Amino acid sequence: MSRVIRTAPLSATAFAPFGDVLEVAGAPDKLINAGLCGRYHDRARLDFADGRAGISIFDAVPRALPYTLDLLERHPDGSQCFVPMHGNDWLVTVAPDAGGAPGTPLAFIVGAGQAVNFHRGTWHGVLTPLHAPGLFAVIDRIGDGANLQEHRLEAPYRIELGGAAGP
Ligand SMILES: NC(=O)N[C@@H](O)C(=O)O
Ligand code: NI
Repeated sequence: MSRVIRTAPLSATAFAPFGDVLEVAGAPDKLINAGLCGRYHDRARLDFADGRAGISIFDAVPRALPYTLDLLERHPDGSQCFVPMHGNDWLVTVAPDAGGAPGTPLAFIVGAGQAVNFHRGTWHGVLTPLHAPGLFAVIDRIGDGANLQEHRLEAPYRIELGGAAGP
């Protein structure tokens, strides 16, 4: 019997130990373009050791809930940012580090208008769209080495759709 984790709506507060949530929240830091555009300035921590930032496109196969989470990974040398090129909900899973392996994961539903940036070294599940197209712009490290540590879970988790946002 798999251990069950229920998703929560993504919030910057809940995600803060793992990374940044990119979204329009509150007043813009600056109005630009003759006041016709709000700039939400410098909202993610990019971090690339011995390398540079690159932008790639991921075309990922959509998955479905309930989802079996059996692999987590992390990038010791860089942050990784996923910006959807669609307006669909998608699943993001993260976990704290527990002595060099993932601890108990958390699962979030990323909503339209949100993007996520995993901090360097954050345990996460692989990119998990829930609808087609699974298209994302990805800003992460271009450099030498694999920059990838994978951890196959001995006992997978079953990720189920949780409740809506709280009151
Ligand atoms: N390996 C790779 O480029 N993708 C993963 O890092 C991922 O987070 O999906
Ligand atoms: Ni990754």
